[in-house]
Amino acid sequence: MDWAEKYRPQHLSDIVGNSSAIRQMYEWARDWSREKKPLVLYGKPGIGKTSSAYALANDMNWEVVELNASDQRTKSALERVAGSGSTTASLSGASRKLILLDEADNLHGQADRGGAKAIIEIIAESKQPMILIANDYYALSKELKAATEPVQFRALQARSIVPRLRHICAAENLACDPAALDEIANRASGDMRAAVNMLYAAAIGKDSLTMDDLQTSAKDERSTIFELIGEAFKGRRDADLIRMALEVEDTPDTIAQWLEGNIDQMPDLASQAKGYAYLSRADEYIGRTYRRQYYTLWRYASAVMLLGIADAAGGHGIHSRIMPPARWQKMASSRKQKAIRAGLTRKLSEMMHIPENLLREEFFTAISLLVEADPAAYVREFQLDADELVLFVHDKALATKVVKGVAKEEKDKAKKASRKEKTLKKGQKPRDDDPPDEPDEVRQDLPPGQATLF
Ligand SMILES: Nc1ncnc2c1ncn2[C@@H]1O[C@H](COP(=O)(O)OP(=O)(O)OP(=O)(O)O)[C@@H](O)[C@H]1O
Repeated sequence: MDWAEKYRPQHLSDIVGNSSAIRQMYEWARDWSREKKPLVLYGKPGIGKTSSAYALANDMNWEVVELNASDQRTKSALERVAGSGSTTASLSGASRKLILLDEADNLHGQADRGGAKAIIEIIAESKQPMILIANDYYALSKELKAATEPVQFRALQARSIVPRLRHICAAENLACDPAALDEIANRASGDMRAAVNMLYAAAIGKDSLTMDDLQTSAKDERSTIFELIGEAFKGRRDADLIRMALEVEDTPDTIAQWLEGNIDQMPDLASQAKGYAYLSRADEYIGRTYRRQYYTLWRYASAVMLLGIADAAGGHGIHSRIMPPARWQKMASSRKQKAIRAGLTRKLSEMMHIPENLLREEFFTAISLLVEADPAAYVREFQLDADELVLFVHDKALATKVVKGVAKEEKDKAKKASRKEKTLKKGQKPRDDDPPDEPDEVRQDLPPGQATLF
């Protein structure tokens, strides 16, 4: 186990710094009732937000259910946990469940329809205490901010970091030069996880740590992802690659995406195929890490992908610019697409009383054909906006035109109706150019959506 994990604080009293945030969390938990708003712990990475939430739960004898806010599956999991009001002791003896929602700043406002909204709804209904975690408080939606109580975590002072490093050195029977610990604490820029990782990288396999040990890793201290990718393709020494992987701020799944994004720089197809094989093996470890929540496997993933790519590239290196993964740009738009599709399926399912799965699997193509044949009618019928209509007609310009046309039509209709009403009030006869009322297009005895479809 790496030291950042091994020395994760177990109790609130073990957390270094941020004493007012810790007090605020403790008082919130002590007095918790359903009226209390969930907390949002925010601040830069590696300063103890997640650890504090776990330590609080441990001190309160609460069970923790950790979910990722940006994960599509979170909503149903949340509904299950948050909706359960049981306060009796569970099998583990815990009295409550603390719902921990990581990456709360990773919901993309309007684009992530459903996501943020669903979470706010669940917050309002939750029968269990909730803590949200975010790096960037300002990225939270207005509604989410209003529904929660902020707790700011600040970067740690170097002088608070040193005693923790000293504690780890003692626990590991490592003789540490105080100057080396000061140096690590200063370089960490307030990030305790970075400090512990640096100590680990510099001290592993040794029984003492001096400034000289730091010097060797000083040049590469906090290597960037660019250096790591470049060095892997150049075939740098295994131990150096592993150390650099620990130093970069990116997790192995991100490193894998960077490696994949540059694999076409390899000299021939055979080496590329070899590279992909290693990446795919590493991906299995990454999958298992998340499924089992067993982060030690991350290290296997890093080793397999980096040493594997170094082997496959045969020291060839990268001779043009190191590119960020192309899929990142694609993902931003596909995430929006997914959210729109999910929202639309939900809406149609409610309107037509057809379960979402069945609608998606059996009816979507048929509905698409009907919508394509008469988009305006279905814009009215299903109240589609342009983003939703694109999913059926696959033509953005056409979708915008149709939706605008329908909106204009409805506006004109409303204007005429109000003109007619005014005229009638004044006791005049309606003007000849006012058309008679149109019959309703949808049969009233059927729910909306079913009238024209079935
Ligand atoms: N304030 C702290 N006191 C003691 N150890 C800490 C503290 N902050 C971080 N650590 C160490 O760093 C590791 C990571 O901390 P943690 O996961 O709590 O950070 P975080 O603020 O939640 O970061 P992220 O935003 O990346 O999730 C911990 O396991 C622990 O070893």
